[in-house]
Amino acid sequence: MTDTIAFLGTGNMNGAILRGLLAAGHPASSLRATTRSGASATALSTETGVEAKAAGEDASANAWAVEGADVVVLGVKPVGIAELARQIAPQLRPDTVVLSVAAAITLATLEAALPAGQPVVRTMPNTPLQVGAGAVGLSRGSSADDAAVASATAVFGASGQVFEVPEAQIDAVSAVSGSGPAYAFYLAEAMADGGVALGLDRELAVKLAAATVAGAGRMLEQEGVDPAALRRAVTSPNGTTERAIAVFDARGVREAIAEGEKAATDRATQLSIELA
Ligand SMILES: NC(=O)C1=CN([C@@H]2O[C@H](COP(=O)(O)OP(=O)(O)OC[C@H]3O[C@@H](n4cnc5c(N)ncnc54)[C@H](OP(=O)(O)O)[C@@H]3O)[C@@H](O)[C@H]2O)C=CC1
Ligand SMILES: O=C(O)[C@@H]1CCC=N1
Repeated sequence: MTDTIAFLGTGNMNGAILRGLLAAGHPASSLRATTRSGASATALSTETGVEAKAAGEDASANAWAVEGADVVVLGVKPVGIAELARQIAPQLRPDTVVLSVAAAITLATLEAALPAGQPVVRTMPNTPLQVGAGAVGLSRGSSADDAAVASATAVFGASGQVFEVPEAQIDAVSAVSGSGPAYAFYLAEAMADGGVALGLDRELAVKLAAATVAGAGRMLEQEGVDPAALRRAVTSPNGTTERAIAVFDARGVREAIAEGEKAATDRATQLSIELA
């Protein structure tokens, strides 16, 4: 039977999950969504056909969405997650699986805000779910059994790959794949800027860079593929690519990316403490 799924806080991330489910054939009638503003709720509903209510205009909107839901996905900003969890706690069935997509909000914080024994799954999805190409890490709470994890996985499974990880690794998942689409877009921006500096029109440079990052992404989709092997296949000995990569290596691009990922996890640690 199709699960009824409530999305609370349906912006960039929850919106991407919802669109991924719809694209995979999940019926709109078994989804519900909330936002803060009426404008966001109307736009979402008009675009997707999913019923949506605005918590900023109707104080019972989140309770309405949760009523009878099999799965609830908390998708507001991290600072609002615990308060939202406390708000909806009275409406949850004991077997409703509560997912959080928030960075830095721990299972302990989620479980403390919800009724004892509620199945909780902390997840770190990414926005490519909306085009069926997501990557998701998840960690189960103390009351989440295999069936609860299967329900959580089903929210993402049709639109991306799902990996269960120990909670201690979820900030690293966030730094690699949660934030990762932004790194890929940053690369595309930088490639386009470089093309403009070499004399290309901006419009052409952006199209070339975007098509190239997208095409390379599709080549990476094959099971077991090695990014380094794909890179080597483009890099002719003593050719042009080799010169470019040598500059990247000399400028420490690889190290900068690793340092950026470390900074992302450090921020998650800091936020976890602030919002515990
Ligand atoms: N963006 C990303 O790529 C990723 C984000 N995340 C996590 O997802 C969460 C949301 O981030 P993101 O989607 O980017 O943020 P957005 O600001 O795009 O979305 C937040 C949504 O929450 C709504 N909202 C705010 N308060 C309430 C409320 N009380 N009740 C119901 N809805 C409410 C907002 O409504 P309105 O539109 O009306 O303001 C908005 O739709 C964060 O916790 C973040 O850590 C995780 C992985 C990746
Ligand atoms: O930037 C953020 O905090 C969120 C979490 C991962 C991606 N976006």
